[in-house]
Amino acid sequence: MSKSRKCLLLLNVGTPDSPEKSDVRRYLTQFLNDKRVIDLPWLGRKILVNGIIIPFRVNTSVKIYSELWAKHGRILDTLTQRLTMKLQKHFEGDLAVKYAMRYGNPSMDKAFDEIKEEGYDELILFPLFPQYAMSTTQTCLEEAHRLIKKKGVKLRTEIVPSFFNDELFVEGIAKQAKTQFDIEAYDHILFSYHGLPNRHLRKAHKNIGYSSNTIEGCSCEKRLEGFKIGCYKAECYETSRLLAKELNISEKNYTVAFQSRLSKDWLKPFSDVTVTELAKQGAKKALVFTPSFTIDCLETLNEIGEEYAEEFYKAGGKQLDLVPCLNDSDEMVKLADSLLKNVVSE
Ligand SMILES: C=CC1=C(C)c2cc3[nH]c(cc4nc(cc5[nH]c(cc1n2)c(C)c5CCC(=O)O)C(CCC(=O)O)=C4C)c(C)c3C=C
Ligand SMILES: [Fe+2]
Ligand SMILES: [Fe+2]
Repeated sequence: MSKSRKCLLLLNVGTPDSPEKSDVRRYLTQFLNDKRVIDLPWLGRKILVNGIIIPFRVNTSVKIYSELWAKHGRILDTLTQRLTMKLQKHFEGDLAVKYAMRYGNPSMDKAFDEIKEEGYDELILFPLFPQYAMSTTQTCLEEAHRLIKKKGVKLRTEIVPSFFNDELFVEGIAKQAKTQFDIEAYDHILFSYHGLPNRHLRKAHKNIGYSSNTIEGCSCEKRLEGFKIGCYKAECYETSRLLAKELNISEKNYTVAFQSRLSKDWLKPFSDVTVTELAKQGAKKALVFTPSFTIDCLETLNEIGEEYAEEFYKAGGKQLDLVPCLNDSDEMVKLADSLLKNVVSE
């Protein structure tokens, strides 16, 4: 019997084609009109996104993307592509490896045209998000299934699940930090995760069947007993606990916080407020991990590495360092290899 032909498709959020206003506007329009990101009824979403958020947001986004481009170029795409090439080499002869972005280019639409044309028997979808969220993992998978149906692609699909508590994920980040930084030399460690609207958390709680669908008074940051996969907040705190254990960081020496908020009603504590408070409390050297991203991007390099570092210095801090994401490291390849072994048929 001939060997089945397999394709691994890495999925990431995406980034604009350039920092030009028209490209940033097109990217934001696709991103924020996604019902899994701004989860309002159709008309409300159109009015809020296209009439309010984008006109108010676009100039800020152009400014921050221009700063990012000047230093790092189209980094999210470059690094996701490098990881793809490295995985292609690693899996040579067993799998074809591709990547696509949920918003912008290279598009998922084009990737599925290629997948159909090349005629695989099996497709492994790998959303590059350690913790599960409706606005990342879910929307990528739903879009993949929509395109499979729309284009009439005939193959078996497998999904690489979230890996927030995977040993190799935790070890990989820890190694990344230990080889570049002397962890003990820092006054405080911050685990900064991309934020989410509180509304998304309430929805997640309802979907996974928690008795309360509110987040007020919920204890997801402590929840382990009866823990059910699917609450982003609980998964972020669990990643942090595992990292702290792996790196021997005591509870009083680290903080979990959430960045990139678009409104006040997002997950707290906010990372920018936290770095300012840490400096005011006397921390001079802070080390920041960004474990909700596998690939460095605007949100890590610019938002933390530049903006929040500035806030930290203004409040009296002296040094803020950022641990790189796994990106195309050997640790990321090891993690992908192990995650795939659990889902791919022989
Ligand atoms: C863990 C990963 C991410 C979650 C969860 C997430 C949720 C989320 N994001 C927005 C709004 C924006 N995100 C933007 C960029 C962006 N976000 C992530 C990851 C997560 N987002 C990535 C990897 C990137 C790309 C960065 C790049 O280098 O291009 C942006 C655009 C940038 C900006 O203008 O700030 C927006 C807007 C919402 C509303 C949301 C959950 C509802
Ligand atoms: Fe985002
Ligand atoms: Fe929760």
